[in-house]
Amino acid sequence: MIPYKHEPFTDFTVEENQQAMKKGLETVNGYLGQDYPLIIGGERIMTEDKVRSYNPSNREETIGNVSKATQEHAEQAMEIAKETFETWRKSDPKMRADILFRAAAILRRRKFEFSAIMVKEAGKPWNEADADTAEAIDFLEFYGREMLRIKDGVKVESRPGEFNRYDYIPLGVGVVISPWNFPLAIMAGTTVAPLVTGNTVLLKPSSNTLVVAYKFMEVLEEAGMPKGVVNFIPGSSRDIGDFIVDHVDTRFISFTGSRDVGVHIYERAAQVHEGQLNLKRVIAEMGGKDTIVVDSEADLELAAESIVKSAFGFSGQKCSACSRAIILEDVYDEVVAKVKEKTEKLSAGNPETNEHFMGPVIDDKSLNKIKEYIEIGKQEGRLLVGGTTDESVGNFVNPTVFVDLKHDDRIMKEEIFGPVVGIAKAKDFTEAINFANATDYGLTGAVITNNREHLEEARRDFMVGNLYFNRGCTGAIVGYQPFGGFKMSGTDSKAGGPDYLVLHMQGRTTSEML
Ligand SMILES: NC(=O)c1ccc[n+]([C@@H]2O[C@H](COP(=O)([O-])OP(=O)(O)OC[C@H]3O[C@@H](n4cnc5c(N)ncnc54)[C@H](O)[C@@H]3O)[C@@H](O)[C@H]2O)c1
Ligand SMILES: N[C@@H](CCC=O)C(=O)O
Repeated sequence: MIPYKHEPFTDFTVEENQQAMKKGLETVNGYLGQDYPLIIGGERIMTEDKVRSYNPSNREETIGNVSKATQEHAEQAMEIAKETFETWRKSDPKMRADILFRAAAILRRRKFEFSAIMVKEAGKPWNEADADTAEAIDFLEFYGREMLRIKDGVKVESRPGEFNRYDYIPLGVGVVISPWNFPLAIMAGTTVAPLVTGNTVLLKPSSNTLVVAYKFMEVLEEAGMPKGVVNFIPGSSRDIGDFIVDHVDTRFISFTGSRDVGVHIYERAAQVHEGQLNLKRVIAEMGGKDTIVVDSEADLELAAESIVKSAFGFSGQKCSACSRAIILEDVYDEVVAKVKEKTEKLSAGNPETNEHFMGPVIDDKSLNKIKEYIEIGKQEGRLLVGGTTDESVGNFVNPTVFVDLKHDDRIMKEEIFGPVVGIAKAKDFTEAINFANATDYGLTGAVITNNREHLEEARRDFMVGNLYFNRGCTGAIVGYQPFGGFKMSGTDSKAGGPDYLVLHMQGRTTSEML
């Protein structure tokens, strides 16, 4: 077993890689508009009622029409998942890990196709789509190795005459609910973690990005996943969301998405229903309002670059995005000027041609929410750059910067989830850290400083799950920078970390008298 190393990103300045991506786009264009079924117990079920997955860069373009699960389908999936669990839980963890390694190899061979799906279905620029595919491969490779690491449990002591073992055993049937913004990586990571630990899964991806999820299901099947281990039940959260969360046989829920939905699920999962045998476990990774702090003693060019790249990568549609910057007052004007200059060079447009830094935002609901916050920003601060949209064909919002804000203004506190960043000043470093902490979230953050004491003060006091020094605040790498956050950013599950698989298992002690 070769040691884990993260999947390298693709260099699209290389002609060969550009051609490979264009070929990937041609492949995807070849199957646009197809109908897709549910997958329950390995059986394909085509429903009359379907969700149209469309291209946010061009609303008229249909990526696929995907079947919608009803509560009856969800019940059927639960029954099959329960039955399958009884054999899957006893399967060889090495075999389960091999499925992940094989899936990683298949994904690696088809990485340009999968990235191309996300260019079309999620509006991801080539580099962002490639990073998403690389992260999915990383989750497969890393969790496969993690399962091999913990398959024999952990050593405990034994007294004379006894032999004690401490093992991890699977939980049961899990509901995996995934977001659209990392439509392959997070969907795949949250699905294969329960799979490799011996659980079975009901997978309900976001309705915005269903085709890439379906294609991933085919990869798992090709890699040898038995029927019924993962059941693909796309559908309206109104129709089946509460149903699968409330179900008495749902042993755990792995949710990634917004704060409001996460809290809703967390509250509902706490309810014990008639006939329920377990307290449901909830793994919830939720929203962010992430801050970059710029110290007086800092590389101001690096600071501006870090703010701009973290704020506008994938149009700011990352839970880790820099949506607020707190800058010490003695360098404030200089950093703001640099941010303005860099932002003005960015363009938003159709990501297919790889000519634009940013693509669209995901849908009309998101577009309208961002526009509302732009109007709020104009009331609370000064519009430095952007604030405009192009809605003629797709959902394009130009990169937008507001300055001269107070740290507790609405656009400095509430998740906008778009290409909008707010900037405020602080009189000293400690005040800047206090302002950085003054949100309901605790996901990512960054500090740009050359002052060692200030770095250590931040490491101690800046309360976020992923804290970066002298770089941007997005782009955690699986196995290198376990990802997850505090406060209303969720249960700090640390995806891609050494504790993650055990969240999908329970410890069991066996003790034998010799
Ligand atoms: N912390 C993280 O690791 C992380 C990662 C990615 C995204 N996010 C967050 O996710 C949000 C963006 O993603 P989104 O728009 O898909 O979030 P969302 O909460 O709208 O949807 C997430 C998932 O929940 C489903 N859902 C919605 N209502 C439901 C209900 N009542 N019951 C069951 N399922 C329901 C959706 O269909 C989707 O599959 C942002 O807030 C972002 O910060 C967090
Ligand atoms: N793990 C990703 C963010 C996921 C949330 O959207 C990052 O580190 O940028």
